[in-house]
Formats: sequence, structure tokens, C-alpha cells
Amino acid sequence: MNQKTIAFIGAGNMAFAIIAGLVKSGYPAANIIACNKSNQARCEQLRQMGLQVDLTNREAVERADVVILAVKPQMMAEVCAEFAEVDFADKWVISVAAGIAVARLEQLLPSARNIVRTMPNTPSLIGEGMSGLFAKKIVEPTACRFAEQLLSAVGQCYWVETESQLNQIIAITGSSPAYFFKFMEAMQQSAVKMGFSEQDARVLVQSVAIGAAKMVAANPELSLATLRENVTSKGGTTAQALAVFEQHRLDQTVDEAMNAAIKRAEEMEKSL
Ligand SMILES: NC(=O)C1=CN([C@@H]2O[C@H](COP(=O)(O)OP(=O)(O)OC[C@H]3O[C@@H](n4cnc5c(N)ncnc54)[C@H](OP(=O)(O)O)[C@@H]3O)[C@@H](O)[C@H]2O)C=CC1
Ligand SMILES: O=C(O)[C@@H]1CCC=N1
Repeated sequence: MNQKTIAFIGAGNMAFAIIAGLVKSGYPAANIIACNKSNQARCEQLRQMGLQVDLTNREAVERADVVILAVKPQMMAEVCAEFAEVDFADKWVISVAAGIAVARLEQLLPSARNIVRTMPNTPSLIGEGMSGLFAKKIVEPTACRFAEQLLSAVGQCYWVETESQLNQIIAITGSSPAYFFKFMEAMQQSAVKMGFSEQDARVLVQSVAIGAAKMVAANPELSLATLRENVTSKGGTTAQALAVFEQHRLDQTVDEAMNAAIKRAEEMEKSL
């Protein structure tokens, strides 16, 4: 796997999370090319890590065995137009973009035969990623294996059978780090209102988030409901807090939010 030259087209938040995780896992930085539009600070950071950062998108793609499409979905058509003359027949294409279907990628890169669509998440940066993967049955198994090895270097992988499930994965694992950050922000704000400094509030909130997540992982035999009940003394404080969540229909709110993410991914698939 380490012998393949990988070109990242777009080196923003998501690509950087994967690149950093890959390099940390031992992938030779010299075999990775990264292309950004304008962010010189990011290019310098990647150069310092040993990546090649001075090629145009087209040069990068021409040299690469594996092309990772990591620009914003709205930029995908414009960027792929630069590759109109490139033969993708022997290259593997891995897209991380939300809302760009394989059929659309096939239109944009007509010579590409092996396209794997993935949905990683930013915890990949610290090796704690969870990525959904989808490929049509005609894609070479070696290309699928490569995509899985690549994303396994930065976390766990989950293959989906149908492409529409990848939009569900966006809601469940792609967008969801932001849900947890939002919840922690709200707790931090509340603690600050009580009089704690922002820094202290952050330390308190992050420690409980890490502790709670580790308890979930360490106790696979316990349901999430049981873990919650173990904190909730009858007539005690937690019950009161949870009652407020219930009153504000937290479960329905989360369900609506996740479905809104899916709906947006579907809309993007139709319009981009
Ligand atoms: N962020 C996330 O949590 C996740 C994102 N994704 C997907 O990853 C993709 C990228 O998202 P994200 O990393 O968040 O976005 P960013 O805006 O952080 O990154 C996009 C990158 O694309 C670069 N870029 C823009 N135009 C060009 C161009 N013409 N040629 C080369 N590079 C270009 C930008 O460069 P510059 O900064 O120099 O303009 C930027 O580095 C999206 O498709 C998104 O759906 C998937 C899963 C999770
Ligand atoms: O917000 C987005 O559209 C991207 C996809 C998943 C996470 N970030």
C-alpha cells in the first residue's frame, strides 16, 4: 500500500485530518501530494511534514496512482473539469465529498473505472475516525481494499451496500462530531454563566465527554440506556436534568436534525 502515490485534491479540514493520520501511521509523506487553492499556511505545514505541495491539480493527478477528491462539493465540477485530458483508466479515485453521487463522478471523470465513495469524519486527525465506504460492484476489489486500508490508518471503516446509505452515514458519523461539539459548547456556556472561567468550563466539560465516551466503549454489554440509568438516582438531580431534555423533546430534535442532514445530502446529489 505504501508504494502508491496519492494525490489529495483539496487539502482542507477533512483532507488534512486524513493526511495527518496517514503520515502518523507510517505512510511515506514523500508519496503523498497535496493541492490547495490558496491557503499558503496549510501548504507550508504540509511541506514541513514532507509532502509534495508544489504541483498543479493536473500535474498531481497525472503523477498519482490514487486520487482523493477532497474539495467542497460545490467545487467538484469545476475542479474535475481540469482533468478532462487525463486518463483515469489505471487510477483509483476516492471521493470524500458529501452529496456527490458516484454517477455524477462518472460523468465528471468519464475515463475513471474505479471510484470509491467514502464519508470520513474529522476525528481521523487523531486516529479515531469512522468512515463509511461505498463502491459499485464493478469496482476492482484491490481499489476497495486500498480505500479501506487508507481509511483504516486513521480509524474504523464501515462498508454500506447501497449508495443511499452513505447519506445516512453522513448524518450518523460524518456530521455528528459537530453535534457533540455543539452539546459541549452549550454545557460550557452554562458553566460560564454559573461563574466558571471558559478554560475551567472547557476542562470540566471535555473530561466528562471523554469519560462518558470511554465508558460506552468499555462496556459493550451495557445498553446506552443502562449507562444513563446508572447515573440517574430516583428523585435526584440527573432525573431533573433529563426531564428538561424530555420536555424539550430531545430525541425528536436529534431525529429531525439527522434527517435534515440526510435531506440536504440528497438535495446536493440532485443539484451539484
Ligand atoms: N469537514 C468534515 O467534517 C467533512 C468533510 N467532508 C467532505 O470533505 C470535502 C472537503 O471539506 P472540508 O475539508 O471540510 O472543506 P475545506 O474548505 O476545509 O477544504 C476544501 C479545500 O479545497 C481546496 N480547494 C478549493 N478549490 C480548489 C481547487 N480549485 N483546487 C484545489 N484545491 C481547492 C481549498 O483550498 P484553499 O483553502 O486554499 O481555498 C480547501 O483546502 C467536502 O466535499 C466535504 O463534503 C466529508 C466528511 C467530513
Ligand atoms: O457539513 C458537511 O457538509 C460535511 C459533510 C459531513 C461533515 N461535513
